[in-house]
Amino acid sequence: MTETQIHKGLAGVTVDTTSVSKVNPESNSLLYRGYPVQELAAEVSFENVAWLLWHGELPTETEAKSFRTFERSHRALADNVKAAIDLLPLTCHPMDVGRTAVSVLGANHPKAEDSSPEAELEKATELFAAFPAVVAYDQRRRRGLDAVGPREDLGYAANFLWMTFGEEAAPEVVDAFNTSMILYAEHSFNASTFTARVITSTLADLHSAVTGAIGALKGPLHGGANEAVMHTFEEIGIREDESTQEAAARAKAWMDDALAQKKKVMGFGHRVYKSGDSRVPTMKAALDDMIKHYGRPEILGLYEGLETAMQEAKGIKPNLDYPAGPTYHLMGFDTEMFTPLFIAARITGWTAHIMEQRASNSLIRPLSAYEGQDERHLS
Ligand SMILES: CC(=O)SCCNC(=O)CCNC(=O)[C@H](O)C(C)(C)COP(=O)(O)OP(=O)(O)OC[C@H]1O[C@@H](n2cnc3c(N)ncnc32)[C@H](O)[C@@H]1OP(=O)(O)O
Ligand SMILES: O=C([O-])CC(=O)C(=O)O
Repeated sequence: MTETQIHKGLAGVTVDTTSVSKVNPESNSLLYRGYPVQELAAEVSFENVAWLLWHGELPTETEAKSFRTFERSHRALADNVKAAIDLLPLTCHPMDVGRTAVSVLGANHPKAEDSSPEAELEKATELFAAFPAVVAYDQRRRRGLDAVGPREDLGYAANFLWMTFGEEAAPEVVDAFNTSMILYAEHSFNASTFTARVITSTLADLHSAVTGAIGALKGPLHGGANEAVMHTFEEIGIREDESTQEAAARAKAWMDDALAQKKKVMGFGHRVYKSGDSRVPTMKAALDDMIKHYGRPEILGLYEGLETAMQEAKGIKPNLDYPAGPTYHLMGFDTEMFTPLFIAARITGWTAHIMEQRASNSLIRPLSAYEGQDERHLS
């Protein structure tokens, strides 16, 4: 009898083709529909990257204009979504709020069960447009603040920050936020996208697939790592009066101790990239801009202290969640809101994959090797 080969965690297994993005650990590059993500982050709005992921090409000027109008007119939250959020306790995690809100948006949608390419695109675009208001509404209710409505004169990133904080963000902050959204948008068959594809493969609807993907993203081995990074910074202690060097020394000592205790430190390591995450340099540059903008050199110290100690001890590099966490902290988001920000970005990649899966579907149903009790009988 030949022995069944087990692929624990599906590590190294290629399960299907995709045209959405290419993650290349050898060249440390990430392409969205062929374009290097760094180029997109430097030159393109997140709205146009969303279009690119769905359509395969960047929009023409006419397409971008009508897409902009559509997106801006679909930003407001439906009353029953607000009511559903209000029913949730403030003690629940904001990811639970995001997951519930997407479920209600699905229940609301007149084309929920229509899986034609046109209906899928319409639902994806509307979800993309409405989700920032979910995050902003939840962030404000947790601070006891009234909701702030969307503004049609602002782009996606500027409006997101406006609805959350109730004031116009500085252009540098809008740029850093736009960059983070683009870098978070898509990453081939990661755990949450694969979850979305598994759900789609049963011919379930788009909102069910996104709801399931949110569940997969919540865990600290995946999207939940961005908030876990901040919890590490908080555990070490953020001291605003400290120099970069002082903070780095304390962070290094913390990391040495954590690794001596064989702890896993979130924000480091990656299943696919083994010599560094392609997105980190771009996100780190955005973090540096925010450190300068807000005048917070101690954050750089904590960042570099942990990174250096991990590199020296284990040679493990940071992933995207590592610079993204402190960037969102500096912008003013509560730590628990970081992973919902990841949802807002990844809705684009998830829905592109849902459409791709649907267009060339095969039920995803792997095999398992049984190792339980031999056959036995009740009498
Ligand atoms: C946007 C994203 O989702 S990026 C990923 C975000 N997730 C995190 O940051 C969580 C922390 N990182 C990890 O848990 C892992 O690196 C993963 C889950 C991302 C990838 O894991 P895998 O490819 O399965 O590698 P695995 O977890 O087996 O690690 C291999 C070795 O490196 C070590 N290692 C990997 N990551 C870390 C880490 N963050 N801290 C300490 N050690 C680590 C493991 O302990 C293991 O060591 P061993 O061989 O001595 O047992
Ligand atoms: O690709 C992965 O496994 C995780 C990741 O970086 C992402 O989803 O952005």
